[in-house]
Amino acid sequence: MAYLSVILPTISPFISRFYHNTTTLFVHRSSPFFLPRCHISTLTAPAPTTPAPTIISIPQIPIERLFVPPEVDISSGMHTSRILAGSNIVLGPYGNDAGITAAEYVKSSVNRDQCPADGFPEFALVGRSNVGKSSLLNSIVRRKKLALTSKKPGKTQCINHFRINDSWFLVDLPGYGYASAPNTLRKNWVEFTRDYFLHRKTLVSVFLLIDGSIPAKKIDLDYARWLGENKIPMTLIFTKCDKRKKKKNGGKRPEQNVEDFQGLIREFFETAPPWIMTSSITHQGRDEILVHIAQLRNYWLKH
Ligand SMILES: Nc1nc2c(ncn2[C@@H]2O[C@H](COP(=O)(O)OP(=O)(O)OP(=O)(O)O)[C@@H](O)[C@H]2O)c(=O)[nH]1
Ligand SMILES: [Mg+2]
Repeated sequence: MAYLSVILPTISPFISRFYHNTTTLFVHRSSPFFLPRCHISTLTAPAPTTPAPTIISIPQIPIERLFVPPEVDISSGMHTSRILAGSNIVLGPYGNDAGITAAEYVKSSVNRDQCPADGFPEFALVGRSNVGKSSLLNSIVRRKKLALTSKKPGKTQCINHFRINDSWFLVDLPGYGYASAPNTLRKNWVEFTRDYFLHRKTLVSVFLLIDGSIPAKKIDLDYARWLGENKIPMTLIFTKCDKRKKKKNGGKRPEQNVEDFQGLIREFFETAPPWIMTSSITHQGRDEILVHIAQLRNYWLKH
């Protein structure tokens, strides 16, 4: 399989814009004492970032399994379409302004009504406890501790809003499945998270995180099915793709786990949902996620 990886000339103009941004200092809006056990962020500014996604111009994925963003026509021939590396996402016309110049913690909410009312588009990270949601958020914004992480499942317990570039939100959510927290609390997380998904008008896409280093789990398949049945836009983010095959993990490589997961959820969706392989250790997929977010966000803002 010969991959031709190039940095597209189409991306370069907006990349250069983000190289020379000045550093901004942020002041927290809420006190760390406001909601105990919820998110507390650090008072540091992120380095300006510039996504440099790898584009694969020779697709390895059948056309019907590609995620084709709006206003992209790939019928003229596959050789003209461009796919973000480690994903099934075709690059469209809305991938501009993908860089991060500022990221700040805004607030923790325990129900939808408490969430910020700015009307900014938002992207929410959900998945099993410990799958790597908070770590991925930190990887995306290039900050080690903006979102709090832990080896112990159940660290994130609220709907945590992080404002990016003063114009959109990344939202860190509690996990589902096993967590070191009482049953009633976990049930509560499931309820407010689902209510948030069903009714939050500014939610552009749910990012459903799946551990790419292990075979598919029923609880994840059920979650994907629930999102599909409720027609909630979803992107599958495969995490921990730096962990290579181990016997105890079913002996399969992340690529195979990703492929298997697609097959198992195909019947729940009319069209293939977008997916991206990531690692918060190597930062694989970070730039590709940013371009994907930009495509969805810019289209959402325009319509
Ligand atoms: N090898 C590897 N480890 C990871 C990766 N992402 C997260 N981890 C580890 O997985 C553990 C859980 O990470 P978190 O980011 O706290 O997971 P979470 O999904 O936010 O967990 P909860 O908030 O408890 O639901 C930590 O020990 C991380 O260091 C990854 O990409 N690769
Ligand atoms: Mg977390």
